[in-house]
Amino acid sequence: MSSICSFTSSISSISPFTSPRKSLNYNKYTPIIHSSLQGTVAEPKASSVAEPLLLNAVRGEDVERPPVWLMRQAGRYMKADEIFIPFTSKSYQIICEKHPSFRERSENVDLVVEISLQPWKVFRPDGVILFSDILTPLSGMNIPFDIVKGKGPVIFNPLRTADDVDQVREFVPEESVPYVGEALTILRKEVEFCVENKAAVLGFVGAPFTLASYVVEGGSSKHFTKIKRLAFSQPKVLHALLQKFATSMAKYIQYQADSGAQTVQIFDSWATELSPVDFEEFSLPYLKQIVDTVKQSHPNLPLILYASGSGGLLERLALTGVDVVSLDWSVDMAEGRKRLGPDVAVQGNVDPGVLFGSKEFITNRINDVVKKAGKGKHILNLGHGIVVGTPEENVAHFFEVAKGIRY
Ligand SMILES: Cc1c2[nH]c(c1CCC(=O)O)Cc1[nH]c(c(CCC(=O)O)c1C)Cc1[nH]c(c(CCC(=O)O)c1C)Cc1[nH]c(c(C)c1CCC(=O)O)C2
Repeated sequence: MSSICSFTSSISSISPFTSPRKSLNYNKYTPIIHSSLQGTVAEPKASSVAEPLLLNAVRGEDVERPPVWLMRQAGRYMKADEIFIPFTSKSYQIICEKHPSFRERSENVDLVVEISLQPWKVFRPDGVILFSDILTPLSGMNIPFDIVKGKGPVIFNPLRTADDVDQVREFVPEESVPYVGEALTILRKEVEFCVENKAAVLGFVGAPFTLASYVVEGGSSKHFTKIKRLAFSQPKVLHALLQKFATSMAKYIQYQADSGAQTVQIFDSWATELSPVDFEEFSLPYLKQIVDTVKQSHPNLPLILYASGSGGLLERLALTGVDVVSLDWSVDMAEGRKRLGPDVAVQGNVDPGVLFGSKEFITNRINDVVKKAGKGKHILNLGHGIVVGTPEENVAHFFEVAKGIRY
């Protein structure tokens, strides 16, 4: 029988998300491995920990199958994980009832750890992504915001002028979001000591243009007219804002890596709203700057880049110097792979809508994408976030098929 690792945080007092704790004593935190044969066993030595499959795959090492995780795997679609593993944590929906504010759920160490681990406990993906949001750094940069249920991100005072941009502070992660570092440290210990599943801990940040789109538009947008007005009439003002985000996000990636993240994904979800020529001016240089800065301090940290609808920009995404490009489903995997070249690893590409199909259809699409991606340098994933309402049993099927693949 296999062993099950379970989260056993020794942090008992939950502080309100508005008053971040200064520091926690991680020596008190002990990951415990439960074995159905032997009961609770001692913590293994860190030196016995092998590299996670996901990192080996990205580095082009010989792997037996592609690693698998899902974009936005934490939260949203999970209703009753008790169905799959009766003794794990409370379901996400129950946590939401008790803590209805997204900011509270995502700025409290215990809740972040609990929610991040939920899908891992149920499906055992090869990656555990931090439960957080790309907008989480904003309040630390003097940009007040909230995430409103049913509406999404809301920026209280959208930035439109040079004076507004002047008020933006550069981000100091250890001061503004200590809960992110603490949660990553705990997640890393939790998954690292689980001998049966060497999952990688994934951190993430928003890319400068995508963050700027929220703070200029005031929230989500359909046509991106406000940021385009700024870009095309006062480019200097937008460049000043993008530069602040670039410096801040480079620091944030370094902080996440130092706290325990083994790979960091950069989300430039809305960069593809820009035409290629404008992408080259308002997104690419800042992405490149982030990658260059992080590669100097953390040369072995794999960086993943995602942009929605990126079919027309693939070659330009590779110019950023990231290790992995995450594809949406606007491009065929075989063509995407060819266009990116052999040095870049690929991720994603499966339409999240496939998970609404029959089990046979899901299996076929997994096999198709794995075949087209070829052996190695491939992370099996969706082309965007898993959609609310996705049948959980189909998610289970996706993981089951994925983990049964052998090259
Ligand atoms: C709804 C929303 C939020 N934040 C945001 C939105 C989208 C609004 C829009 O379309 O303009 C902004 C956002 N947040 C994230 C992205 C990049 C990925 C993407 O394109 O979706 C973007 C564009 C990463 C994320 N945002 C979140 C994660 C969690 C980690 C994971 O992937 O499991 C990530 C990577 C978590 C999040 N973030 C938010 C909620 C309600 C949740 C919880 C569960 C969920 O609905 O996904 C608020």
